[in-house]
Amino acid sequence: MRIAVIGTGYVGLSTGVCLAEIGHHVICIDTSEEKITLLRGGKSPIYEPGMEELLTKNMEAKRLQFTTSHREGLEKSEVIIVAVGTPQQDSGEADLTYLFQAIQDAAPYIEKGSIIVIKSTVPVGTNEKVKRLLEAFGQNKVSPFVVSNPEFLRQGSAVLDTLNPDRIVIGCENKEPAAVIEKMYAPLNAKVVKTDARSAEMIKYASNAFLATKISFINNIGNLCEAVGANVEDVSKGMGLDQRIGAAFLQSGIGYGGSCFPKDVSALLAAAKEYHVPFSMIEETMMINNRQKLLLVKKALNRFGDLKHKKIAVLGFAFKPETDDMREAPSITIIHSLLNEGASVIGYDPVATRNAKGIFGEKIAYATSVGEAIKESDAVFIVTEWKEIKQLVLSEVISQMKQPIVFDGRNSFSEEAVRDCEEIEYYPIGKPAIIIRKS
Ligand SMILES: NC(=O)C1=CN([C@@H]2O[C@H](COP(=O)(O)OP(=O)(O)OC[C@H]3O[C@@H](n4cnc5c(N)ncnc54)[C@H](O)[C@@H]3O)[C@@H](O)[C@H]2O)C=CC1
Ligand SMILES: O=C(O)[C@H]1O[C@H](OP(=O)(O)OP(=O)(O)OC[C@H]2O[C@@H](n3ccc(=O)[nH]c3=O)[C@H](O)[C@@H]2O)[C@H](O)[C@@H](O)[C@@H]1O
Repeated sequence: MRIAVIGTGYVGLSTGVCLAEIGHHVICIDTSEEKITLLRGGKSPIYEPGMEELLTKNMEAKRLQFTTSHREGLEKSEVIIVAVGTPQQDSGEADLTYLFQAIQDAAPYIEKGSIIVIKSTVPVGTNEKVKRLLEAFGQNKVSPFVVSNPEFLRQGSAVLDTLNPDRIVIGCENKEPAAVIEKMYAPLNAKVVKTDARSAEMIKYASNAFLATKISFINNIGNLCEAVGANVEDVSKGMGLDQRIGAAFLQSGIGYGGSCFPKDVSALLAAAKEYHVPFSMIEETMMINNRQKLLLVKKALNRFGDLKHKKIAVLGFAFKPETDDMREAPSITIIHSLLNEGASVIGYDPVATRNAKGIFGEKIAYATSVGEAIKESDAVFIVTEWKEIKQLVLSEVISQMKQPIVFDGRNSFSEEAVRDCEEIEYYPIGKPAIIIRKS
């Protein structure tokens, strides 16, 4: 099949590369000259495990191309997948400017019979608006087929998730285009849910909001565990073995971040308000998450009294491991709060430092290794559970610090690893602190 993908961000690029991998001929279009130049050279503009290998492999096989020209990209494409950003507006609603612009850019070149697939996460009713826009701007003035096909990949495992989806959702009132899209994905052997466009759009928001709520729930249970002297990890394990609950997304930490949960939860709330459907549970999910992001700072303030002139080493900038993305990362809230409290911050992340520099500039120092970050620090904050960080030998870390104090926002170390230290103050999430004094 000949496929065009508009937008080569996390979703568009993963989709384009993986559709080429399963045998389609794909051309990816992006307005960013910089991204397209990099991609043409076989370099991925984003850090995603496995991305560059598949990128170069499929470019060499002549199944994958990149362009900044909508005209060149859309010529002879049977399926046009739109995967541009839909960020959050100040009002909480999704901002559809990029989506509508992409549709207007594409409209003059869309050929009769082509199918437009909306992969971006969009509010209920958007697919219908896209159809009307295409009717107004399309060269042929033919009513095009529009199919809602939301994406469920996770950053950090985008390639793997795209090639192994739990399900594929196809939302369209018309059977023919829905069947074409089902055929496009057939090599993936995934379960397919076919429904109307509005339900498909809602599946995406409901899924993200449910997962975010699951995280906020376990985070609150974690806080309660700390208060009553229980261990949230054992509680999660005990809950997760119940198949009706499931073990996934029960990891208590410092709140969810990323480009999607925060914005999608707030867009769902905006929709509930617009339609006057009470949904205070969603507001609670957001409030718990905002509080949770500040938990490590609160613990540090309890420990030190104040943080003035304390040197804090922050390990991890990215909102989760295996990505360089810092959109809505808890590290942003944490570092700004540490700076407000008068602390000096030195941070380390295996891949997100370039993005961090764009956010914090010269307000903090940047280390090129964990060792450099923790040297002579008063406390370490573990913010992202990178493998490199989880594999640290805690007793060695402690020996390089001014004070052996660790605030672990991701419960990265076992009790044994902590107890191996001669001297430590270890403050995890949702379970008792471990304090070992030198005898
Ligand atoms: N990032 C993620 O993990 C997931 C994102 N989503 C949704 O997918 C959509 C895209 O998200 P990301 O890939 O993260 O966005 P992104 O911001 O990484 O990438 C969007 C790309 O679209 C390009 N673009 C903007 N306007 C354009 C136009 N008129 N023509 C061509 N290209 C244009 C931008 O230059 C950019 O490269 C959003 O709606 C998001 O909510 C859904 C599932 C997962
Ligand atoms: O719409 C989207 O963009 C995507 O949003 C999430 O994917 P993503 O944000 O990439 O990453 P997740 O693994 O879901 O993690 C999100 C945040 O939740 C946090 N989290 C996750 C799981 C958990 O148990 N506890 C927890 O705090 C992570 O640290 C991270 O900050 C969803 O998992 C994807 O299905 C969805 O496609």
